[in-house]
Amino acid sequence: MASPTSRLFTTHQAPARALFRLYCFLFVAGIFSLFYYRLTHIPADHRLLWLLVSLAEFWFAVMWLFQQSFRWNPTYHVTHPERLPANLPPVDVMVCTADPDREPPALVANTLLSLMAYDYDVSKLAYYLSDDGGSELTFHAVYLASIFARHWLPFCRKYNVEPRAPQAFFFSSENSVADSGRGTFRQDYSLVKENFEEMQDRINSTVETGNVPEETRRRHKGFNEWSTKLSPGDHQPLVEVLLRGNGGDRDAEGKPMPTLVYMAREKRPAHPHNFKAGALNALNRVSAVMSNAPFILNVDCDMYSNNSQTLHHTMCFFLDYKESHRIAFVQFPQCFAGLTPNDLYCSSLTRIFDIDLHGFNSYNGPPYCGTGAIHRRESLNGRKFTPDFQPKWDEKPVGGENEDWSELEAKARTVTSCTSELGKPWGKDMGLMYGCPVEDVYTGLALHSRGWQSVYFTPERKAFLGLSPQNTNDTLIQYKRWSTGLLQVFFSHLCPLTHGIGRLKWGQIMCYAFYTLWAPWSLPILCYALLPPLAMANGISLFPKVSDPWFKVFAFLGIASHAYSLGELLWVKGTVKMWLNEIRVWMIRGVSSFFLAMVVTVLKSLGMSESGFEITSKVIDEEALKRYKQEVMEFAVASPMFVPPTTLSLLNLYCFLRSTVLVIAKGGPSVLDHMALQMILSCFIVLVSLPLYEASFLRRDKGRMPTSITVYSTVLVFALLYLLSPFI
Ligand SMILES: O=c1ccn([C@@H]2O[C@H](COP(=O)(O)OP(=O)(O)O[C@H]3O[C@H](CO)[C@@H](O)[C@H](O)[C@H]3O)[C@@H](O)[C@H]2O)c(=O)[nH]1
Ligand SMILES: [Mn+2]
Repeated sequence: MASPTSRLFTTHQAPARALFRLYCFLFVAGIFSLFYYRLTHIPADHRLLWLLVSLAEFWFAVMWLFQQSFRWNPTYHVTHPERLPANLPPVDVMVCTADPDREPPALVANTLLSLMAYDYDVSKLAYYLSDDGGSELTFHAVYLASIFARHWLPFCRKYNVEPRAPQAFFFSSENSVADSGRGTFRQDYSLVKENFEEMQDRINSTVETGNVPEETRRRHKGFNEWSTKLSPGDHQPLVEVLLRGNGGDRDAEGKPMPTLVYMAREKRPAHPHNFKAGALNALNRVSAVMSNAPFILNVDCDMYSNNSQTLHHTMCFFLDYKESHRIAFVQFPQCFAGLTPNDLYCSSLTRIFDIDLHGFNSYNGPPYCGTGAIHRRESLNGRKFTPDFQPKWDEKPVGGENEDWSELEAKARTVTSCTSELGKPWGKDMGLMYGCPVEDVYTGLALHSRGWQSVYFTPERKAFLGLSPQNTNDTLIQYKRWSTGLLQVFFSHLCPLTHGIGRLKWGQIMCYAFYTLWAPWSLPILCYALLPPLAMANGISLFPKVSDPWFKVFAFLGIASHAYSLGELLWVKGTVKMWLNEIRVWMIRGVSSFFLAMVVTVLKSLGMSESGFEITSKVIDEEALKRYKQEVMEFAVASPMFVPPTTLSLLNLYCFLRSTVLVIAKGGPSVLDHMALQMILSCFIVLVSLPLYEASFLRRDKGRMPTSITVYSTVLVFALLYLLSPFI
């Protein structure tokens, strides 16, 4: 450990906090004025409308309050890796994949290779891949990666290249390499690139034909497991060592390789497999048999390592003499490659990773985000934090040439069988938590509740780069999974607002509450997008007149909150267009994904629905990719989730135009005076929804809104107007 005088990391706070607190104070005054107005101006009729709109406003106010806990005291860390001792602890690296169709085997191989090339003592590293697809195609890709790694690892070491994901490296550095001509580098470069392309071709052609060439099958006994076809949901446990660490296998330069193990845990239809959490817990046990490192890095198969120093940065937290013993995990941000400049689907998660998590960082640390996190094995496996905890680990490296690897494989197989968890606390008090499609946040919350802290760290060179959904349907499905899961966390025994009290810090409780309550936003958003235009169409005013002094309160709150969120986004290098995209996507998600999450949660509580884990597709066809690059929204499939946003955008358009015509026809300053806020609100929704109208009526490409959705939505608009109006 480092000498007790030098800190391995330092912490600092964001500037200009006083200014922010002044803004907060003004805004709170605005909120109180608004409710004072609502309570003192209860109308004689249309009281239900008044109540619903007031309740929506109440929700916005409470959520605004929770949200300020992120902004109160953003905290950043700086690491000092140059102060690290020479002898660093072992790390087990876990990657999971689940479906060779949605997660191409070449992608999995690329991710593994990027991680295997960490600039870290290889004898301390072991790699474990979980394949929930139980696919020979994936095994084949990993096998080929293990062979290519013999060239790739020495190449990375010798020339200290970045990034170490071969696909990204050869793709991005092509030109600069061509004219940077150190003799041996150019030679080695072309050789390794050739090897890489050959590997890539072999993986892809095997995926196309669906058959691994007989000649390759003979080279590794592991292929025998697929001598009869395996069904992804019903097969024996598979554990195959592909590279033996500690000198068992050597690279092209004769240096030892890290351990590499392929695992597909046993699956039987009668046994719930608990999706990704189950996979990671199985890897946890396999790695305990094989290498048992004290730290566990887990990465999704679609996130490659972009920074070979990540583990060094991590160890600055885990080896710091003062704070390390409190830390259960270090979370790196999820960053994404290939996004468009204005982030069409708001999938960069900028607000979460550039703003919110720094806010979390000041109260015991960020939630666990599922990928790019390094856990302490002890805390993950159920140990509660006590202030006298002293981290210790033995330095027994895995295997080597003399180890009986087949015995290790056999032992590992027994801990990946369906019955291996029976009677044990896996998924409850041990490992990742079960029963929730956001196993990550749930597990992080459990760790925080057990007294542990976490750390959020953003190195200058991004640690990981992943793939994010590139069409509307995928992003809505992803948010449906997230918001359903988060709401489940809220209603679980770990609910931040009840169980959290006394266990978590107040700021942390508010941050967790804000996140876990995504789904219920759907109701106030629906209220605000539906009732004001409907009321307007019936000549009912829901807000103060322009000439009324109370108008200013609403105007202030509306403008200030939006201006603040715009300023915040620009501060983290966003753009105005990105902000508009964010608002649009937020509204669309609000009335589709979040709304569906509410429905699913109710059905689930009635025992009528089970929540699964719909895997996000990592493949995109060329035409769709072209549209994505031009920032044209992709709809294409007739998903029922498109109906509510389309309906609401059309309804607001209709009501806005109708009122505009009225104002002009009746020359009506009085209509305008009465309806101004409702007209502004609808106008805002219309402006934000322009791409929806375009997709429904103007575009002719394949990504346009399917006609059936446009028809349903239009019918629904009229149904709402004529059926609901009498009740208003
Ligand atoms: O039964 C399953 C389902 C999924 N996965 C893996 O889980 C990972 C994440 O799945 P993905 O479809 O890419 O979901 P995302 O929405 O991109 O994942 C985000 O959200 C998840 C929680 O919903 C977190 O677990 C992830 O880390 C986080 O990146 C992938 O590597 C999958 O292979 C499994 O191993 N087994
Ligand atoms: Mn993913």
